Amino acid sequence: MPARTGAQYLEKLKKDRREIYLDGERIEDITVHPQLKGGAESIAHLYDLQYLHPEVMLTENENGEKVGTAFMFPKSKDDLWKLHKATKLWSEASAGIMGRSPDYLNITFACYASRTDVWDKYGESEKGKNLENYFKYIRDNDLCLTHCIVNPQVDRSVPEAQQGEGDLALHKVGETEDSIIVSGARMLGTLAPFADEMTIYPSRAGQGIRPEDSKYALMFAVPMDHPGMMLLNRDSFSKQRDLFDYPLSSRFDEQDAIVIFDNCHIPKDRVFIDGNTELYRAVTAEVNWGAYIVFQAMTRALTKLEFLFGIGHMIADMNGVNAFDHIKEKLGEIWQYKELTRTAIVSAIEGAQDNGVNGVLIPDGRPLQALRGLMPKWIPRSIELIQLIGGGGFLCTPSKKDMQGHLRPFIDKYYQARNKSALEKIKVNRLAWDFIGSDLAGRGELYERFYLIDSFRVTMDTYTNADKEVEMALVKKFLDQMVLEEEAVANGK
Ligand SMILES: Cc1cc2nc3c(=O)[nH]c(=O)nc-3n(C[C@H](O)[C@H](O)[C@H](O)COP(=O)(O)OP(=O)(O)OC[C@H]3O[C@@H](n4cnc5c(N)ncnc54)[C@H](O)[C@@H]3O)c2cc1C
Repeated sequence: MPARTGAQYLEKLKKDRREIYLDGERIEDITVHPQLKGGAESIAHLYDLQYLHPEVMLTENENGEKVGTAFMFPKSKDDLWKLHKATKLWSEASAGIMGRSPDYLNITFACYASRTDVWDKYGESEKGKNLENYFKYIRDNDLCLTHCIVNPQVDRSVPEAQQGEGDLALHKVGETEDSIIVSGARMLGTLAPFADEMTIYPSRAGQGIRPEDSKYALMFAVPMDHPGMMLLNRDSFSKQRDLFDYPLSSRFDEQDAIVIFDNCHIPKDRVFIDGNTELYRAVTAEVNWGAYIVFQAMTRALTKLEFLFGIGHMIADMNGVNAFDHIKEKLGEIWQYKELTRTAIVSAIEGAQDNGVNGVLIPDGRPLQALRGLMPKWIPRSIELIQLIGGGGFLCTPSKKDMQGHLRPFIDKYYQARNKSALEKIKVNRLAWDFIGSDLAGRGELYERFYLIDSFRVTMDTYTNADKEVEMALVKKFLDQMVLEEEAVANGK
């Protein structure tokens, strides 16, 4: 089957009988649930965009079928540009709010499938083959995945095996001829109500796994309605209000869920790691996943920064506050974050290198890694700057019903801006509030701080993994010039 349309995506979702709960209720049909249908329709729209922009959004598999660009193995810089443009198009559909649009995990699994040599290296060729087959399955059926790669917060100061006497973190509890049996929980499946498949794979924390903890070393995938798997959503931030009132919350709540496995049988052909702690560590460290996924993530972040700069400028201009130097400086600061992000993406493409295995091109990880540590600071800072620019205007926002009521002549008079009608100004302020202040906006800010682990650990890794030779050589050149006479004599100079 070639790339899906939105209607095909919704049709499959409608038939699905996953065990998923929201506010105490088991959801029977996600596509009609008042708090979830907005999100489902937004994902469907992304699939429709594939056919509106086929030159960017589609590529071909080895059978000549049209499949999503995010599934490609990029082999040239042109391919990486195409991947970037495809991500950009999808991210613009929600102004960057839907961080886990299907391309996020499609790219992740394309990356894994392009490096099954790592599975060979650790003696797991059969599971590497499972992974390759799974990748072809999701690519050729154009599936949307969610992932839960973090064990629940219980006691972060001790290893996973010590959480609730080893019983809480996801782990293997048994095996049959055809399946492994798992129990335990994981967080935090963004997109869980809207995805076709649940995936489990190692996170950065997995690098600390101990050989004796092999039952926690798991990587697998199952359909969302797989028996023995339950999902518990957080509160919905989807406003059941008119699009005029909440232009973003009414459509773009991608949800987040805890997944609980209760003696769940995972078919062996869907298992990619089962107990091999060395491979579990290597998957994070050796397959170039970081470069690929941060390439996708920073493209989306660029869209968010563009939106923040655009809305900030619009507010400042309509309120006349961009006449003040410190407001110009605040807007300039957001512009700088945006431009540095754009430049880092260009630099990642220009510095891309062959993976040395099968000609797949890896974006240069250095500028991306730098952004990965900085973005959790830049986006919250940009949100703060918008608040400082907009002041109380975000709360001078009559609703659609107010606008249609008898107070409208007063609203038109007292809510006007220097260069905008009251209606135009209220629209800008409502849109901005839904991006920086509503409950969906609060979740979005938390997302930026944590979805790729926190800035503290990422920045620490940046230092640890940095190639320091060029910089050391520069310093050494000067140290070598600082010679005492006795040293020169001792060195025969
Ligand atoms: C909105 C949102 C969506 C998300 N979506 C997904 C998803 O789709 N899939 C998924 O798998 N995960 C998802 N996550 C989870 C995300 O991966 C985690 O939040 C992230 O890995 C951090 O883990 P944590 O939240 O458990 O925080 P913790 O690890 O508990 O960290 C909390 C604080 O403690 C500090 N800390 C914790 N451990 C250490 C340590 N060993 N050393 C030093 N400091 C430490 C951290 O620096 C941080 O400041 C999402 C998170 C959010 C907020």
